[in-house]
Amino acid sequence: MKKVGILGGTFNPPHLGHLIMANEAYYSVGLDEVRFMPNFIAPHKEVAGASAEQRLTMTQLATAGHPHFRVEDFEINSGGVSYSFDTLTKLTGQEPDAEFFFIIGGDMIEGLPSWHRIDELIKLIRFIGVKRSGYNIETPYPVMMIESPELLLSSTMLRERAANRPLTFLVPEKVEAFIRKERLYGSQPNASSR
Ligand SMILES: Nc1ncnc2c1ncn2[C@@H]1O[C@H](COP(=O)(O)OP(=O)(O)OP(=O)(O)O)[C@@H](O)[C@H]1O
Ligand SMILES: O=C(O)c1ccc[n+]([C@@H]2O[C@H](COP(=O)([O-])O)[C@@H](O)[C@H]2O)c1
Repeated sequence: MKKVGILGGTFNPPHLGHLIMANEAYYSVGLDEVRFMPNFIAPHKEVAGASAEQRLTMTQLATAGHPHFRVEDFEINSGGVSYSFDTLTKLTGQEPDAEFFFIIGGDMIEGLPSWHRIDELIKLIRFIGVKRSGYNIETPYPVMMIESPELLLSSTMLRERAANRPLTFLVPEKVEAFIRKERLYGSQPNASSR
């Protein structure tokens, strides 16, 4: 049975932390592929600074050239609030021969009880949790925990840096070029060159 990992996120912007965790899940669990899936409207947070289309493009740029990574545009195309239960109901229905794994960072585990229809979601997919220092990973839900090299990096930090510091080594080069070309997050076209 094909093993499909889904890394759902806002990807505002995608960064090296996302690529590292996806890669560790791929190898640790023996997945056949990992699909990066940007949400349209994030269920639990405000999203500003880039459009859904721009977040999708950045996710494509970040994963390009890695044959075991793909982009799943299902939630962007569906619109509305991107509840994982609704999405995974559709994806598992469309691909009955695949086994789905939903990859989450250790920081999200504590919040799982408030996810939409979580008791049904855990019957559709298996959660892979990527350990992160400082976060409580105790949960009543079944989460397969994996180790990963850690990067203290978040999209929030990158949005805050973009106006006056380079994003070099923190996001893939093509993602930084796109951010500057589109002047996302208050950035300037050539701020990364000195
Ligand atoms: N540095 C990181 N290490 C491990 N997991 C991460 C890291 N950054 C994000 N994640 C995980 O990646 C998934 C998608 O995250 P998301 O796209 O919202 O990025 P984020 O950096 O957490 O964003 P923001 O700062 O805007 O909240 C989530 O499961 C999150 O826990
Ligand atoms: O379905 C839910 O209730 C739910 C609640 C919080 C987060 N999620 C999903 O978890 C993934 C990571 O969330 P975020 O907020 O870090 O982008 C993303 O795919 C979200 O749609 C899903």
